[in-house]
Formats: sequence, structure tokens, C-alpha cells
Amino acid sequence: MPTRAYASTEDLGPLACVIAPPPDETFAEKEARFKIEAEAKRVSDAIDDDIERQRTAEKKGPKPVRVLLLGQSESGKSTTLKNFQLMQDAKAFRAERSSWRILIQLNLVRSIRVILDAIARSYYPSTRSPTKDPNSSSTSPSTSPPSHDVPLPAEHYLDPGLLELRLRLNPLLQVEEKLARRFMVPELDSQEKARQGAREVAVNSTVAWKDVFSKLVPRRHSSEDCDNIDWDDPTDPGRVLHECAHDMKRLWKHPIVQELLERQNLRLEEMAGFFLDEIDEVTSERYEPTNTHILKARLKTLGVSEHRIRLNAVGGGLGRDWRIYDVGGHRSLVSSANAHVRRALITLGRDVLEEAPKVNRLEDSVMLWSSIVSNKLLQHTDIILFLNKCDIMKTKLSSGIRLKDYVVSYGNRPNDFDSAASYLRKKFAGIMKEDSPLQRTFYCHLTTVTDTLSTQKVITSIKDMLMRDNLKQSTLLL
Ligand SMILES: Nc1nc2c(ncn2[C@@H]2O[C@H](COP(=O)(O)OP(=O)(O)OP(=O)(O)O)[C@@H](O)[C@H]2O)c(=O)[nH]1
Ligand SMILES: [Mg+2]
Repeated sequence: MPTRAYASTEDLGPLACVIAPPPDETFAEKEARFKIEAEAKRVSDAIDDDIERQRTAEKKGPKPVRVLLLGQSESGKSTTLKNFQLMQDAKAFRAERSSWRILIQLNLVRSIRVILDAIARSYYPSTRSPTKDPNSSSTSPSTSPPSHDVPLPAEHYLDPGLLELRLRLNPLLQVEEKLARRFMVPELDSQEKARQGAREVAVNSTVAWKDVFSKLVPRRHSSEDCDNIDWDDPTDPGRVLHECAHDMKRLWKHPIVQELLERQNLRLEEMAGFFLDEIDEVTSERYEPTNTHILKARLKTLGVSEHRIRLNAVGGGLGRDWRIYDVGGHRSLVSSANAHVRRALITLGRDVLEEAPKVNRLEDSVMLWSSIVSNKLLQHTDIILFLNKCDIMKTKLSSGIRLKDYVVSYGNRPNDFDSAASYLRKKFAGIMKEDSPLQRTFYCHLTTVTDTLSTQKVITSIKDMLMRDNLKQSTLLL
């Protein structure tokens, strides 16, 4: 039985004062306290033993494969991580669907808000939109090109059908407010806030966000599917969404809204977390997100988060532990890389045909790539480049958008995907050759990480390469 000798009150430090038993403690209270203390010590010792066992096992066994995901914000780092998690344990991934469900609903409501704000801007073209208030919980798309406050002809914005729709969709905004308030992280820097016009739903790496989400929806019992959601709960936000589904579709398809979005240069379908074409599915009464929906869901990451997964070895041998570090945003990328010595680093590029307010996305990717490959601390690290969002690039090129308008040096090369991809590969390979302090192999994959099948093939080839190379002390940085 643990014992504690208490000195006289004058000898007690501030902590001892707090934990000291009351001076008038009875015998029974003392017994109860000893029991609690003994149990706490048992738990604490068990945790210590567990940590020690893990440490010893890690020392004895093969070192975990460490992978760092780097890239600009919205380049697809967290989506790549989701693919790793899906590969590791599809069942566990399924079990988290109730948490993703809420996020997807939030993404959908956010798109509706963007439309409602665009309508509001057309009423008051010379004023700022209601979402420009950084303290507002409303969100606007971070991927949106700068919108132009173009007024609509009066007969359009006074269209009674549109006015009625706006009123009918008001409850949705309250749902968004309620959900988003739980997630808004007041740590976005002011530059980022200005870029977004308002806060985006974000999660800090220190927050167990899936727990937070799951608490928003009463659960029945834990299970591997969405059955752990109490579908009859009257406060489930899914109910409001279901009731508003028809109005959401009418708003999105409304010809005046389409005209307005076009005038304001708002291409919602290119924005992260776009579910307006899947309203029926997302708002259905017992909605369970598919893997594709989960990969499309957008939740901005803040900070660096570590994820531990175990992947099977090549040919079915003993698996290996992997530590994957997801670095939110694009700030302090290289210093993050230095802080975590890695076996692998994956960097992802964004859609190069996207207009950014100040700098062309390709230039942005080139600068980032150059700063990583030239970093002396990473000179022994092999780096794997994902040129991501190839689906978007393919669609844009085939719709007639010309790469040379974004990348002058592309010149008069053919404007098809294969030529563009080959040009970009060569460009990044050339930078590595020129800027890297030591010669190293250029690994590059053209990816669409929202496509599970193709991404899993890429990950498998990377996994096999890393596991084969486990005796080599080289480091791969993604
Ligand atoms: N169409 C398409 N969308 C993608 C692709 N990769 C990612 N996305 C989407 O882009 C959005 C942003 O992806 P994330 O994985 O959250 O980006 P991130 O790099 O983690 O961004 P931060 O957390 O801000 O650092 C998500 O909605 C993804 O579903 C892709 O290859 N194609
Ligand atoms: Mg992220």
C-alpha cells in the first residue's frame, strides 16, 4: 500500500499543498485515498512498462520507415496520407466514416454559403462581402481565384424565386455555424486569412478531430460501419441537410446563379471539398461516405502530425512500421524537414494551371522544389516528387486552356497532357540536377491522389523500393 509522509505545512511546496489530504481526513477517507493512489500508480507503472517495451522492441527490430509529406497547401498531402491509411487497414478506414460524414456535409454547406455570398455581393457590389469579416465563422473557398464583385441586372437579383431560395436555405447556415465553430482554429496567420477572405475549416495536428466530430453525432455503439450513428437523433445536422436538399440543388442549378458565378469568376467545381454535384448522395437519410468521398473531403491541416501505420513487406514477409509526417500548409517546410530526419520525403505540386493572386503555381512549386533539393541537411535524402492533380490538368488542357499562357517557357509545344507532363518532369529533374549538393536519383510520379487505385499502385512501388533499400542508409524525402 503506498504511503506518503506529509511534512508540516510550512515545509509543503505549492504542489504538495494542493495534493495534501485534508487535515480532518477520516480513517475511511484515508483508506479510500490509498486505494485510489495505488490504482493510479499501477496504471502509471503499466504505461511506463509499455513505453519501455516499445522502446526496446524498436531498438531491436528494424527501424521504422519515416516519410515526410511536404508541399504547398492543398497540394494533396493529407489525401496521400489517407491513401496510406486505406492501404494499411481498409476496415479501420471504414470505421471512421461517421467522422468524415460530418466533414463532407460541412464542405457541402460551405459551397452553398459561397453561392449565397456571391449573390449578396451582387446586391452590394461596392461593399465587401459578409464573409470578408475574419471573425465570421463563414468560409469561402481557399482555392477560388479572386472574385470580381460584378453586379447583376436588378431584375435578376430581385428574382423572387432566388430570394425565396435564400430564405429557405438559412437554416443551413446555422448548421454550418454550429459545426464550424467546433473546428475553427484561430491560428491561421493574417496573411492566410486575407488570402482566404475568411477562415477555412482547419484542424490542428494536436487535435484528435475525429473524436470531436464523432461527439457531434450521438453514437450507439462502436462498430466498423456507420451503424454506430444514431440515425434517429433529432439534432443530427444531416436532417437539416436532407430537408434542404431540393433547395440546394435548385440554387446550384439556377441559371442566374450560374451566370453570377461565371461573372464573378468563381469555379466552384475546381475548389477543394466540392460536393455540389453529389447533393443527393451526401444529403440522403442514411448517408455513408464512400472512400472516394472521403478522399475528396477537405480539412486543412495545421502544424505537423505523426501517423503510425504498419505495411506488409514485399512478397508477404514481415511488415514494417511506418511513420508518416503530414506537414500542414507550406510554411517552414524545409525547417520541418530538418527537424524530422526521414528515410523518405514526398513533395507534392499543385495544379499548375491554377491562377493564384500573386505567383504562378508552377513558379511556386519550382521554388519549393529548389529549396528542398538544395538543402544541405537533406543531401543524402532521396526525394520522391508527386506532380499531383493530373486529373485537373488533363481536363483543363483538353478544354483548350494553354499551358504556355501559364508557363511562357513551354513555347509552342503540343498542348496535350503527355507533352505537358514530360516537359514538367524534365523541368523538375533539371532543377534537382542543378541544385542538389550531391548526385541523386530523380523519382517522380504523375499522380491524382483522389484516385485510390492508381495511387495505391504508386504507393506500392514506393513501399517496395523503401523496404528493399532498408539496409541502405539513404533517406527518401517525399
Ligand atoms: N481533383 C483532385 N483533387 C485533389 C487531388 N489531390 C487532392 N485533391 C483535393 O484537394 C483538396 C486539398 O487536399 P489536401 O490533401 O487536404 O491538401 P494538403 O496538402 O493536405 O493541404 P494543407 O492541409 O492545407 O497543407 C482536397 O479536397 C482533396 O480532395 C487530385 O489529385 N485531384
Ligand atoms: Mg493537409
